Amino acid sequence: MKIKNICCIGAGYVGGPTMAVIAQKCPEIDVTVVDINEKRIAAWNDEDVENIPVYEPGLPEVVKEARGKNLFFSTEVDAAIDKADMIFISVNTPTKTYGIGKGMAADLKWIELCARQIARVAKNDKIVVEKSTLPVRTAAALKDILDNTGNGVKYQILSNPEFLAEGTAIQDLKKPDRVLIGGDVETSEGKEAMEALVNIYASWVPRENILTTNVWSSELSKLTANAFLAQRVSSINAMSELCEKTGADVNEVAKAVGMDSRIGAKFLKSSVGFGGSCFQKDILNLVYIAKSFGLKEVADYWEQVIIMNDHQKRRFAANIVKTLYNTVSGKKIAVLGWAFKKDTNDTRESAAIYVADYLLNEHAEIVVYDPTVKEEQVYADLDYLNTRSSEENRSKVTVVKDAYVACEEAHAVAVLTEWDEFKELDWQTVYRNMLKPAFLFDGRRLLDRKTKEEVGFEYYAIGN
Ligand SMILES: NC(=O)c1ccc[n+]([C@@H]2O[C@H](COP(=O)([O-])OP(=O)(O)OC[C@H]3O[C@@H](n4cnc5c(N)ncnc54)[C@H](O)[C@@H]3O)[C@@H](O)[C@H]2O)c1
Ligand SMILES: O=c1ccn([C@@H]2O[C@H](COP(=O)(O)OP(=O)(O)O[C@H]3O[C@H](CO)[C@@H](O)[C@H](O)[C@H]3O)[C@@H](O)[C@H]2O)c(=O)[nH]1
Repeated sequence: MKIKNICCIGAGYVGGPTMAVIAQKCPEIDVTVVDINEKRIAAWNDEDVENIPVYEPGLPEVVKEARGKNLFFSTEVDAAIDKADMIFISVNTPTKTYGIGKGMAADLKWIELCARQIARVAKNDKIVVEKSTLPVRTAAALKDILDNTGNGVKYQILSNPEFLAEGTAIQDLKKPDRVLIGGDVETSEGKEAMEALVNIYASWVPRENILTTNVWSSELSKLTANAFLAQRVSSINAMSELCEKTGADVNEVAKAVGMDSRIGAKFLKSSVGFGGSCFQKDILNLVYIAKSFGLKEVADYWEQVIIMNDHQKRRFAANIVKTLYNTVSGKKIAVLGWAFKKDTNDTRESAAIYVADYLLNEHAEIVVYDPTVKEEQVYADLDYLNTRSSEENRSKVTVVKDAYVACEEAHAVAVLTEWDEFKELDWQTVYRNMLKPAFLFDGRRLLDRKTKEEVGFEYYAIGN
């Protein structure tokens, strides 16, 4: 089966970059990315590719090459579904904020809406691909909706979880460690659908890196991969606290441990805590699934990864208060970095939000600088926590466009995102313009202790 038309529902951090790369690598396929968010679609269609809504190195170039040729962004969801042979569902699956499973389970409202819309619109057979991260066995629910509310149309459901990391999405998509495709391995129609998707990726990914499994293994592998990755960060962060008490240095420990080829060097960078839209949400979902099967020990085991991460964010903030003579009330704290990691404008679950919130509870005044995050996003993130009124957040937090301005007259600077440009700052100038003693808290182990102390800073770093 040769796929000619692809539709992707959801033009977010996954749908946009993923489809842009498929369109670039498969010029014979028309790819239409649709979304109900008109503003987002307008931004994807902005004449100036630098204004697309997702900040991701290398993405503007890919969009520029394919957009208008075989890559289209549109709000006309029905039309795109109707035309497509293959439909990717790439909508958000956040943690539920209400009802059963509140604060743990994935909210599948948007997934179900997509399924019902496909069922309503489709007139010919479709392959439906789960691109969103979903609880294991969601494909069964999708199939149920599609088969029972449709009009005789036959559907094949595939699971094709996405493993890209933000900030390196284009590189990850162009050279993935593996592509995972789960499908109905028992039937010839199922195998044919899987082969159709394998063929798309095979345009640029070596066949041996394309893995096919049954649907449930594929769905569960995505949650497992994120749980393992996040667990490594929480493991090294747990050690960072012990390092601070014992005189060991967490960077040295990570290096020594990571050189064991059985352990490996990646994902052992101690930090103020992991953020991002995926790790916490997916682990909570895993914990919820385990609990729903009565697997208490399994649930408790994974929940500890989140408990450790929350502790890391809190203890970083608490250390700022303690070091500043047990009060930050009325003191100006400069926050350098708001994104959850460098090279993205995504702030979802960023550690910076929680550190700032903690300091605001202690009546600090916060000045934020981040090279890609917009002022309104900073306020939206703080408002979302509902800790205080929106007016209060606006009166206590200032967002500026220059790191030096952020640090002027500050009692302390906290580096919360590992943006390269923070390494290059003229720290002497920063120091000169701060109140003394000038405190510098490095939540990313980005800076060099020796040179910062020579400048005059009181320097505190995670795990050292
Ligand atoms: N962000 C990542 O790095 C990443 C990586 C791998 C997997 N994932 C998973 O991919 C999924 C999408 O994540 P994201 O970060 O792209 O989310 P996102 O919030 O950036 O984008 C989702 C988009 O879907 C749209 N949408 C929701 N319901 C819709 C509907 N019924 N019709 C049309 N559009 C609709 C929203 O308007 C939004 O623009 C999630 O399940 C996530 O867990 C994310
Ligand atoms: O050694 C490390 C590595 C990461 N982090 C932090 O962990 C968070 C997540 O980072 P990363 O995994 O690089 O970015 P994400 O975009 O969240 O990507 C993760 O989540 C995606 C969504 O599911 C998956 O597709 C990716 O494979 C998975 O890496 C960030 O706050 C990082 O700063 C650390 O603190 N130390």
